[in-house]
Amino acid sequence: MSAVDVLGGHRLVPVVVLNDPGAADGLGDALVAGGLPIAEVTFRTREAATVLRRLAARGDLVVGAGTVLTATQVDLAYESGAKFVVSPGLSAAVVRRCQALGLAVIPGASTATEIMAALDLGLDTVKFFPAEASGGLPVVKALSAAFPQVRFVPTGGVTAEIAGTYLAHPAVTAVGGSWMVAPDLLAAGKWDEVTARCAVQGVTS
Ligand SMILES: O=C(O)C(=O)C[C@H](O)[C@H](O)COP(=O)(O)O
Repeated sequence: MSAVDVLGGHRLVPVVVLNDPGAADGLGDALVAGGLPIAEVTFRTREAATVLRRLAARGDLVVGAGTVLTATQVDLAYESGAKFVVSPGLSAAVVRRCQALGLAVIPGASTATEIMAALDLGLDTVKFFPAEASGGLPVVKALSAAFPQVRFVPTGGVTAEIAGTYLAHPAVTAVGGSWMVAPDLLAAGKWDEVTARCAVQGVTS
């Protein structure tokens, strides 16, 4: 499935950093209640694969793996129920492993050269990362002028306040961010606040 298809029209991708599988149900309920049943679970914590597995097993969320750096992690993501894989940069080994498994993959790219490498691998959607630090929307505009066939998922430093300005650009499929699933909210079990931050966007679909 293509990356755009797997995102299912959701225009925000909550980027989750969670080491507590016991919080997965609360998180899943909060995202569903907020009308944003999608999550990118970053492989940056020891228990990330278990968190991903619990969220995916619910069946009411599209769950992917983030910060995937190796083909071995792609296998772990696949076995855990991930439907998509996101990387901070472009690794041909990661992309090829995803393609072999039929997993949608969104590699990071912030330069024309990286986008050309993604195109060479048969991809048309990249994570523009780190979005704000790389120059933000003006860079998306410049890159999409050269690559009209490419779709972007800007992630990194994006806030609720500026997400809409990215999403207004036709080359932007979705934006990724952690503000609706901020680690302090997850640690404190503030599920109503997670739901509120999802629901308030008005840009979720
Ligand atoms: O590790 C990865 O692959 C990532 O996706 C890093 C993300 O860009 C940030 O976790 C997004 O977080 P914020 O910048 O707080 O919205």
